[in-house]
Amino acid sequence: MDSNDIVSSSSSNDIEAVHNKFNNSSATADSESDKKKSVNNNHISATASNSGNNIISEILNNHNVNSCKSDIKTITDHWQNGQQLWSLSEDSIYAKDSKTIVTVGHPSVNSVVPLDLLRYIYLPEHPHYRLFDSGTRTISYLKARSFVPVKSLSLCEKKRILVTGGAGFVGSHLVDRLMLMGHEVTVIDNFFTGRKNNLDHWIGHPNFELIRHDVVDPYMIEVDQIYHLACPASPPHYQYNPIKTIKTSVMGTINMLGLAKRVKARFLLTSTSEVYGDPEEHPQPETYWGNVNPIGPRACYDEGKRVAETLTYGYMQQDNVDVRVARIFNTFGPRMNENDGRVVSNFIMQALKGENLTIYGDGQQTRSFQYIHDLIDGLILLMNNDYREPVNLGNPDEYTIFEFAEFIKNEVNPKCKYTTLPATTDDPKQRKPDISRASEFLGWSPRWSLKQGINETVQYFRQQMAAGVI
Ligand SMILES: O=C(O)[C@H]1O[C@H](OP(=O)(O)OP(=O)(O)OC[C@H]2O[C@@H](n3ccc(=O)[nH]c3=O)[C@H](O)[C@@H]2O)[C@H](O)[C@@H](O)[C@@H]1O
Repeated sequence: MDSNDIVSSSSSNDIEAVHNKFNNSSATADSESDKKKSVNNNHISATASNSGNNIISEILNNHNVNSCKSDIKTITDHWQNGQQLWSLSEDSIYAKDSKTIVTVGHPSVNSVVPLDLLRYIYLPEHPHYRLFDSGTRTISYLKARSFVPVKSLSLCEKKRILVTGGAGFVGSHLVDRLMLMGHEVTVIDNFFTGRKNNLDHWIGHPNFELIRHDVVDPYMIEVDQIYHLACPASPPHYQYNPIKTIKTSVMGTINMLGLAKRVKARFLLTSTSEVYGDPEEHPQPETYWGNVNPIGPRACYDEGKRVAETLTYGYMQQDNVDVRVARIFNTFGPRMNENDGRVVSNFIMQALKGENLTIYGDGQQTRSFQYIHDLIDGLILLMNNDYREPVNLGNPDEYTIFEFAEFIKNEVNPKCKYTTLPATTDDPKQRKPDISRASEFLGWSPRWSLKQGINETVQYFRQQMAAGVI
């Protein structure tokens, strides 16, 4: 069934009528939008090469179902013809100095995509044509959607890519980027912490497949690359069922390495800064062996990932599997679970609800927070680079948890107060990545400031609250 079938069906007309009743500006919106659209189209032909970011933004903001196909065709034509719809000047890209970020990705691995296109996916004005009725607590799926444009690659450029844990926070952003780059992406996820909603904008796309599967059991598929992310990552989640966490890391990684060996795929393990435990060396270079309590409450995750790394290099040495290992430091952004338990989502949700921010311990422990797009840039660069040793991916800007609480309070809700709770067992006292390797071998360094990333994340949580999703 294609989108036309769905749009013309009587039941979707009924739903549309319900939608129009709820959204009394619908008719005007269409004609207004048509007007704006014709203005936009003129604007495109006049200024496509230098103000494309605004154009995409206007198109997507004024986007409705009727104008969708022609709008998307316009963007696609420009993209495929190699015309820039956005500026690629150094000035507008490098943005930790508070300049505007227009694109994410790196030209060296063809991963550059306009930020507005990604924003359209994760910060939609009308979330994917879902209509939430707070009175009856029902959701109507109004119409089949068109898909945002993806790159058109030749058969030899197009890769078949498996992403395990692709419905999770990090996984779904990786999938967005790989899809926009034009690859064929298969996701396997057991939906323990991942959510279908994170990927519903790709369901039905010819380049995309979503499969419910637990990596603890073997899986067979012909692919060129495997990004192995599957594992709960927030302390409350991974400690909820520690044996399952270890099985996921150990058996899941064996299964995926076995698959990589059989089909000769390149394999990337997403490891973690937690392999350094409560570090005695600061900042942490990849050569540091770590300080992990093997029987503490965090061990199921820390030791699980350490074994996963050992397995990865075992398969490389013994079976010649082509491997990459990323050690990911604290990452945040849209699509974190609101009840994830990690400090970023906890503080933002508490501030939005006007609750006290919960500080565990004395708040003097430090973390270095990285925005999701920087991490995705790094993962794709690493996968497509020849470097095989572990690589830290994190933002070296370090904050005490108390400083971070102050920051969230100032940004989100200055009326917030704090509640101090006992420190968690074995909580690392300090954490900051040494990113010399990533910089030297991948040409990677983070571009997003904490402020820019937090602004987008807050916007996401606000939208989710307004849409009744959380
Ligand atoms: O965010 C991540 O990427 C990392 O999150 C966790 O590592 P952790 O640093 O303990 O992350 P959080 O749970 O966000 O805690 C950070 C600090 O904030 C504190 N915290 C947390 C939550 C809260 O409400 N209040 C609070 O003070 C914690 O005690 C800890 O000191 C995971 O174990 C890592 O695998 C993962 O890479």
